[in-house]
Amino acid sequence: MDAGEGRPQPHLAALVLARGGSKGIPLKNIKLLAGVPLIGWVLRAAIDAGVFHSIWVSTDHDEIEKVAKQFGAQVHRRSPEVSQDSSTSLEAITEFLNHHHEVDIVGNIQATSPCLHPSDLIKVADLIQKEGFDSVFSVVRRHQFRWSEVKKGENKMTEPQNLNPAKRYRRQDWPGELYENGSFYFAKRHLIEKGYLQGGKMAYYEMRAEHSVDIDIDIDWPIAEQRVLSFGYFGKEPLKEVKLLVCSIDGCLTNGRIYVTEDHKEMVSYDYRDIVGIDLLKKRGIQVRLISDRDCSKTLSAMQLGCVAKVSATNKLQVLKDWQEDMGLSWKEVAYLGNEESDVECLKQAGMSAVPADACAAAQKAAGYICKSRGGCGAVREFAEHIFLLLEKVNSARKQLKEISSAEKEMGRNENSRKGNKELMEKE
Ligand SMILES: CC(=O)N[C@H]1[C@H]([C@H](O)[C@H](O)CO)O[C@](OP(=O)(O)OC[C@H]2O[C@@H](n3ccc(N)nc3=O)[C@H](O)[C@@H]2O)(C(=O)O)C[C@@H]1O
Repeated sequence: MDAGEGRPQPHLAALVLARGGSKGIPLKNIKLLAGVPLIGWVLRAAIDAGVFHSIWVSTDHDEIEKVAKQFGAQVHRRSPEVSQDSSTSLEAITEFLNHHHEVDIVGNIQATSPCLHPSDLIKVADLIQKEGFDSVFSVVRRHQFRWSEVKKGENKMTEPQNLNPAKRYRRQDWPGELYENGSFYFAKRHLIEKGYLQGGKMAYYEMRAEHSVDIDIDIDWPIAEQRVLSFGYFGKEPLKEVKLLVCSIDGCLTNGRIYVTEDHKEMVSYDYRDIVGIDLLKKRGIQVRLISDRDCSKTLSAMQLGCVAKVSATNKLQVLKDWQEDMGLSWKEVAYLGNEESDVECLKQAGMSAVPADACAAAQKAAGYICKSRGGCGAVREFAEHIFLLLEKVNSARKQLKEISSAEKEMGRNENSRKGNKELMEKE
């Protein structure tokens, strides 16, 4: 990137701190929030903002490293000294800067605020790169009355801090106050090296209240989940509505093991949770079809799943294409769960795709979502839940669009009636 007149722009790096240890929720930084690992929400926003020269996750944990890379981030393996419960963000950021001399500005984005949008980051990058601020951090407006604390045994009375009890403001008569909300802290290298994240020529960036979510304690988690479903950033891809899920049998619905009896009969095992998942999908109007490159028709009929199935499929992609065309679906409406090399093309083609945790590497690379569950151990159920979350998002986005367009219509009406009144007044 160029700052004009041939000057290279200072290197702006996004840095998400994600240690493995956590006081409350175990491995919180990659725990699935509405089907997406926590760090995934902010990494997606950072990548799509398109303003960073590099995007990093600083971690001390292998699993977090894996997830960070899946989301397209680079990984800084940090030392144990800055990974303790007592380590501050500033210590971890300073260590990162000591290893990355090319970086001039760090945008520390906290994964604990998952409702961040690329548009916020674009505006902050402008403040720091074009308007010359040394540090910018996020705040949110709150309308909260504060009272002084009285410690046990103190012979004092509580005092109002930001209100007059004789004349209490109504929300609409009071602009409220700005609170640091912990979503991000951008700062130039020279400040950080002096031991500050906030200082020099400082600015705050006010976030919309609905985007301001802070997962601090365990009970914040379900609230944050609801919030991202309604207001989170779901990526550049348009939202999809799934109508068909195709699931590979061996290794997805089963764990891939086949037991053979002396009289040449086959036995496989499956998890009842997956059957519940299939039923739930059907109840929501999503067809479930099964596919296998092996002839497992006898086993399938014994399982009595009531799903259309294609066995001995030598070309799975062709079968998928035939089903998609027969049902008159677009690719966006097709979801695919597979685990093997033979599933890779289907995973790439389907609008939504997933693999069980123990799928082969090529399938993992091709899939959009990697289940925590293994094949035959709840992966179908987990993918079903993931699809339901997405459908909720589609519905809530539709609702938001409806609300926006009716608000716009209303504004248009008011504008027209104002114009009408003006014309009338001018005529009079
Ligand atoms: C920049 C900064 O000072 N951040 C601190 C924030 C900030 O003050 C609040 O969010 C403001 O509302 O508070 C803390 O916030 P918390 O502990 O939740 O950390 C926020 C995110 O950063 C990761 N982190 C933090 C410190 C560190 N050395 N390594 C890390 O990987 C966490 O895993 C988590 O994803 C706090 O509550 O103690 C500790 C954080 O260090």
